Amino acid sequence: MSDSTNNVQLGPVAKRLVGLMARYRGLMLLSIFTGSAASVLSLSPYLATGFAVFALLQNPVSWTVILWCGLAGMLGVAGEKALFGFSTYLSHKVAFATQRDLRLELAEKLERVPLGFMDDHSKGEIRNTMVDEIELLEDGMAHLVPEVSAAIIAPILSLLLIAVIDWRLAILMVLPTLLGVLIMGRLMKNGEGPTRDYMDIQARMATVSTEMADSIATVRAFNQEAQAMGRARDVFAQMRVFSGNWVNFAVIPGTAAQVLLTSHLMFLGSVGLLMAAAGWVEVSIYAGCVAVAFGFGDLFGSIQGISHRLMRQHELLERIDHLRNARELPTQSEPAPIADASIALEDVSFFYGDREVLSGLTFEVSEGRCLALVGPSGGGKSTVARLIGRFQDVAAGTVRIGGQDVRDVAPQDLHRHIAHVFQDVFLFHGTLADNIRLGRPEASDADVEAAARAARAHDFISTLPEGYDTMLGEGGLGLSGGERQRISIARAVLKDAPILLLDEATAFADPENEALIQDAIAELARGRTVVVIAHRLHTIANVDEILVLDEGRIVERGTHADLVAADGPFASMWAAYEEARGFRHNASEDA
Ligand SMILES: Nc1ncnc2c1ncn2[C@@H]1O[C@H](COP(=O)(O)OP(=O)(O)OP(=O)(O)O)[C@@H](O)[C@H]1O
Repeated sequence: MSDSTNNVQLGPVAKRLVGLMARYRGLMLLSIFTGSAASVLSLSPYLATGFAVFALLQNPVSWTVILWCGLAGMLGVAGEKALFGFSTYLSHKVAFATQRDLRLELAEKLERVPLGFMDDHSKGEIRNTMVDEIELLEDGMAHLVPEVSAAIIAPILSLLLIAVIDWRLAILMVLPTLLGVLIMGRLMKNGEGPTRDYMDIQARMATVSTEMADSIATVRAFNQEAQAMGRARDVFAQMRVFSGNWVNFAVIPGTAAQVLLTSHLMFLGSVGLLMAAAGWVEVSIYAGCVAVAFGFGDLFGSIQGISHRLMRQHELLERIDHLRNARELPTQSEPAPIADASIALEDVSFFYGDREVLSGLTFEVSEGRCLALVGPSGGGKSTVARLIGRFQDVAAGTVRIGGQDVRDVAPQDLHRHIAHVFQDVFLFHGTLADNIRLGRPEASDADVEAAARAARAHDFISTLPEGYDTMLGEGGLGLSGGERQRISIARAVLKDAPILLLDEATAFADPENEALIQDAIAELARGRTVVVIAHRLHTIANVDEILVLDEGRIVERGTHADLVAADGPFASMWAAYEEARGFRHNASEDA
């Protein structure tokens, strides 16, 4: 176990677990109550035996009392099992409800963190937290309450009972446990040095072994086998000496402590018997107490088990908290309304880590106008789109939508105003209709079909045997790149937002698909404010303005005709693009 886990304060971990379940306080209290009652009842066979033995040793023997003791013992066991089962049932209910709450909370959290958070954390990591780690939390939440009650209440109660009957017998009973704890405590206190030595020697053994394996050819070539073996022999010998000392230092006392911790009858049985023989304690009292002492069980073992559980829970909670406490994009308590569909960036800068990827960017797109962003790969085009949609916040400057700083607008309002058509189209597991409905969840079937028609997707959907009911995503049907793009356009059509952010696909679809996609986009863009990240320069011949971005700065701006005439960076891009297009065209004709 790591040092950090050794230093874990278990009290706060238990408190955190209980805190997570606080919403279900009523059920939890009932679970604690029934768990504790079960623990008390678990003593009933020992108590019943104790009383029965006591009664047996009286003169005259009361068989009625003995019969009642038997019956009480049996009923007690049955009651204990039933109550323990009920307590576990309740604690599981609480645990499952808390798991659902946590998963929902994390899902909502993911909607509020900046996209940069997703860049820094793998999807696997987030999946692990939301699925596996929250699942494992059940062990702590569902088992902690019943098991802590069972582990602690019964032993303490049996000790108290014996102490009330005869305190000397109680001391005899706990003496081995106290000695065991003392030895364990000393072992743990003095064990730090030897544990460090053990790790050192292990590390040296690993180094020597790896070196031997890696350098075998060199060692042989230089006839150095004897020297290499000498080093290995030394460190293996150190390990042997250490292990011998370790047996004396830790294994023998550790075993003794383990034996003592489970031997609460050791002194009570032997010394107690001598006391009874000497007449210092009544035989019937002694016999009754021995029977009750069985209820003490393995208190220390149970506490150790619970500690291990809590340590594991601590690690899980740390990872879950990392996601729960992730920084969110700040929002205003009184958000401002968005007045129109204009976009404006004023002196905007943005960094990924220490690297400035946008620097002093200023431009405006009035309502209903279309702006194209072009430029070399890595120039910052996608980052601009991310900032407009407030997937990230600017480092300096302002992004305005409808005249309002996006940081002052309610996130839902912002999302309502903007539709995205990304290159990477995510299809989730569900029907094709549901996938389109992502644009407007309440849309009717007729609306979905109309959107698919506008996105030029209806025809290919109609050829599928199950049409709009075809299952997509994991385990379902996969779609081609062009078809995915059209689903994404259909989502945007359905959303009917006044602003459209469009990241044109870099991969060339086949000519037929490309023509369909262009038609669909042209129809979608009509009447909206559009920012398009363009890779195919012929598609932006008619936009209102083109910005050429290079290394996060605007290096040129103007209409297509202006820029071609200016003979600057865009004109060079255009010439190269035309040449590549001509080449592709010829190649497809030759084929
Ligand atoms: N999540 C990220 N973490 C760190 N750096 C990033 C991240 N995303 C992008 N970058 C860097 O920021 C710069 C701008 O990237 P951006 O994706 O905005 O450029 P782009 O012009 O859209 O490129 P492309 O045309 O290739 O998509 C690039 O240098 C890129 O490597």
